[in-house]
Amino acid sequence: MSRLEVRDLTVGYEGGPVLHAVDVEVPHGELLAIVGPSGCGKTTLLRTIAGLLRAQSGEIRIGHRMVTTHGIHLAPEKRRIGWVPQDAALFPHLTVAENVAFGMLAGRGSSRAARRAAKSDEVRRLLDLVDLAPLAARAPGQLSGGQAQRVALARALAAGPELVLLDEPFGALDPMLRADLRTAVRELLRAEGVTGILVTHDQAEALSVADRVAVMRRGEVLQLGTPEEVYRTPATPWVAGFVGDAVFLPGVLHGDEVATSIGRLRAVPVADAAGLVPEDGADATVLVRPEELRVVRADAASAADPARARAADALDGDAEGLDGVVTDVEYTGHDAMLALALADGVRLRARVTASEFVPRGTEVRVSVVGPVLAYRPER
Ligand SMILES: Nc1ncnc2c1ncn2[C@@H]1O[C@H](COP(=O)(O)OP(=O)(O)OP(=O)(O)O)[C@@H](O)[C@H]1O
Repeated sequence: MSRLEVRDLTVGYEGGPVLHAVDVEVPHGELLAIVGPSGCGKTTLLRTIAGLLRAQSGEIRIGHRMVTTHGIHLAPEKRRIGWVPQDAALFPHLTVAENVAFGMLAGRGSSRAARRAAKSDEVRRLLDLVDLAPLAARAPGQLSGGQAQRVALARALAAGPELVLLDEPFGALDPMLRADLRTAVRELLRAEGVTGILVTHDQAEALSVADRVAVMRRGEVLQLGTPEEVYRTPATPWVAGFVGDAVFLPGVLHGDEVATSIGRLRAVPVADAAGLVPEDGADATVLVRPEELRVVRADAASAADPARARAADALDGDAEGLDGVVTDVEYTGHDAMLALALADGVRLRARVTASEFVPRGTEVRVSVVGPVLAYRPER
């Protein structure tokens, strides 16, 4: 079993600590995506797990082996870790098959040994796995970016690692290729039963490909959860805004409701991990995702029997809403993002499906569907 456990890890450079008491756990066979703004410490964490950097304190355990702890620092080549860098970093003087074979030799490699091992069944199996068997004899310089990344992945898997670390492996690829390759990576790691960590700048990619997502900021992990958890119940408003489109409305909490300019909304408590549970009667920051806003034409809203509309609202728990106007439309085919200016001056964005589409300039009524998360405002 190749579970990864990082406990209380503090790492720094000469300028001071960069990671502060980081805890991360990745169960066997899962893929964890790490996201966070530039400079938050993602690569530092990856390099420390790989043994390329020494920790100041804390522990790293891979499977049953403690690889980093007080007084112990297992060398990188003994950690059974595969590394896929952003730029593939293939050996230019070796063929595709020889590059994969080099990975299989795990630190005991030479070009001659790689040339011999390139003919092995295992190399052929790995090339089949990444769909590159026909290109086995090519030089790295004759590959596309996506093909080179596939070779790098096969090379990383070749030594039978317990853990594969992927540092922005799709960064240089165009969006279509990115989507294909990340699906391939996900399937390959699953097929091989290898645990993985993927650093990415693309939040949507992290949510779509990973089993769990760790959101980092300034050397700390603010939240680690399933994609659904970090998207639907973000630990802080900052996490909410980082992992997806978010609208924040000021409000005041009254029991299980929060009063906002859009009406009284049903509030669900946030997890207390970040200490941001709002107090009753106090100011709150309300998170609304663009797809949780309902936008109907003002004429359609007023044409409906007001009493019936109120009864329906009471039934499904929606707020009464606020008038506004559509100031802009970003049409994406399957849905559209509407920029809205509300009567009270608040500006927000709502995602609507094709059937709810309304053009720019339309007067609308905007309400919130379902309950919302309310946070104590961050200072
Ligand atoms: N070799 C180094 N010496 C000193 N400081 C460093 C070194 N490498 C990184 N840092 C600093 O450590 C912090 C974290 O860097 P790191 O590369 O881990 O961030 P990151 O989240 O991977 O960033 P990016 O998304 O831009 O790649 C940054 O402030 C960076 O300037």
